[in-house]
Amino acid sequence: MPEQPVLSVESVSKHYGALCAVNKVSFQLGKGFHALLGPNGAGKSTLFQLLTGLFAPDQGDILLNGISIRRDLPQALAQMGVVFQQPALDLDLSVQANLDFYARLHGMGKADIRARSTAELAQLELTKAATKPCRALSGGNRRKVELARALLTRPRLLLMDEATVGLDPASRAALLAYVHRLCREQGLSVLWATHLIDEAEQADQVLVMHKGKLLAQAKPADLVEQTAAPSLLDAFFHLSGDSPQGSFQPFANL
Ligand SMILES: Nc1ncnc2c1ncn2[C@@H]1O[C@H](COP(=O)(O)OP(=O)(O)OP(=O)(O)O)[C@@H](O)[C@H]1O
Repeated sequence: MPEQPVLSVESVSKHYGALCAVNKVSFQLGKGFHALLGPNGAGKSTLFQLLTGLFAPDQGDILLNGISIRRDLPQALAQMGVVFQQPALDLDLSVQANLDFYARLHGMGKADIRARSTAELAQLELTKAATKPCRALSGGNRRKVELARALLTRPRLLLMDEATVGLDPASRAALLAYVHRLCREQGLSVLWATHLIDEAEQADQVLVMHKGKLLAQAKPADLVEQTAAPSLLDAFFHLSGDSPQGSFQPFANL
């Protein structure tokens, strides 16, 4: 029997007034690293807001491990960890206090919180930072704390919305490598929104989003082959009909 998808998005739409920000988008994700690639305004953040239940879709449904967000939002969200585009730590609280607060919100007990946060902080080489206020951490380490927090509940699906924006190249590479490792070693399913082509090139699958529509979902190499393009960037331009002079300026290693 085929494995049930971790995430199933079924013809989901969302309008802001007359603007259709997400237009009848459907896809399924299994385990592995999936890059959601699209320029500014493609609808990536709006799609994340739908996946996380912040907005209800105008139409369609979203299932996490078969659980519909329309029928049972809390149970569906319990399968998910999220790192939003905007940093969301209390900078005056310590790293540990930020993790404790989140874990308590999710109903975790004291011993479980201690064990899980110790393990996640150690994996991310943040053990020594546990008692420091988040304000004292570098941007890269703050993002790692957000990742540790998202992983506390052992989610099956991890959503990361432009998580490397503002990070220096070394911090960006380290965060990306760590999330790839989680996919390989723990069978996690990751949806990683980005407008950076080099991040998409490393993904198991790329989902190409443009003007609210999902244009393709395939391995990076297959997208290149299917469009007979010389690179993934050219494959994107081929699929979207955009020109390289357009608004999408994805640069590698900036
Ligand atoms: N709250 C809102 N009210 C009205 N329009 C919105 C709102 N949020 C987003 N939009 C519009 O919806 C479209 C999709 O925006 P969205 O932020 O989802 O795209 P994105 O791919 O995440 O872009 P970015 O990379 O810039 O974050 C854009 O045209 C945007 O201006």
